[in-house]
Amino acid sequence: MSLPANVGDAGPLGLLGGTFDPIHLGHLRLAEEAREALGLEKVRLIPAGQPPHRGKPGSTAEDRLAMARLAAAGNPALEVDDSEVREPRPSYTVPTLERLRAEVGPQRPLVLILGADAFAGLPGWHRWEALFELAHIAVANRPGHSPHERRWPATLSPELDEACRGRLNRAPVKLDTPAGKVIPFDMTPLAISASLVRDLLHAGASARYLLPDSVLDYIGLHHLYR
Ligand SMILES: Nc1ncnc2c1ncn2[C@@H]1O[C@H](COP(=O)(O)OP(=O)(O)OP(=O)(O)O)[C@@H](O)[C@H]1O
Ligand SMILES: O=C(O)c1ccc[n+]([C@@H]2O[C@H](COP(=O)([O-])O)[C@@H](O)[C@H]2O)c1
Repeated sequence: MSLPANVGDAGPLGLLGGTFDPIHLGHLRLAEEAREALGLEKVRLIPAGQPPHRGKPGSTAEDRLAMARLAAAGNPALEVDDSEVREPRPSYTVPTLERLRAEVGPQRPLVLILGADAFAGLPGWHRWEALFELAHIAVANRPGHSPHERRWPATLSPELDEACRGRLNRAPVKLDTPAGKVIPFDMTPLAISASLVRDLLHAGASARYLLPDSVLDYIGLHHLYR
């Protein structure tokens, strides 16, 4: 009996978008712990070409993509998607998810992975309510923004609270539908941010052990964040 070509790749696919300016161990643990907590087949890192809700990043999209590739190297569970970097327009997530949904078909579960800070900002995103139709949304705690610290979901804005109604499922959860659940999960709290890394480098201080050595070497070689 022959199997469909994509049978080995039909498990839930995690999607982690970010400015990744630069990618750091908070991002990589977020991907790894989401993969374990939700039983994801793979996690796709999607560097934003033109992040919509912030100023111009400190490094180019090509450098941020190259650093994401270095960070993912050697981990077969991680993929890097360059589609947002190649598009000459703001990197809105809904069109990216629409393209991915067309790529993987209507059945494969897609899981958008967000830190609690990004999740809280969802109502400001372009066509944000469509996100819930296109993917599940997994939300990790983040120091300073933790759902638990803030008694989440009690403190969500009314519109986000309304959008989450009937969708909340605590991990572990069976992803038996392609989209639609909101899944808070616990990750090792890591108070690492790209701003912290940039600030340290700008000040001439060490950022070692906050990001992969390969990424730090790339930063040094290309004189980034001076
Ligand atoms: N330490 C962390 N713990 C949990 N989630 C994180 C962590 N760092 C980043 N994330 C999440 O990763 C995604 C991409 O984040 P982003 O690339 O903006 O990094 P950042 O560290 O928040 O950057 P910056 O400091 O420049 O704002 C977001 O969903 C964010 O919430
Ligand atoms: O779609 C939007 O309107 C939107 C608004 C803000 C952020 N995003 C996406 O959210 C991810 C994290 O963004 P940021 O700015 O926190 O790095 C990244 O993939 C962005 O493209 C998306």
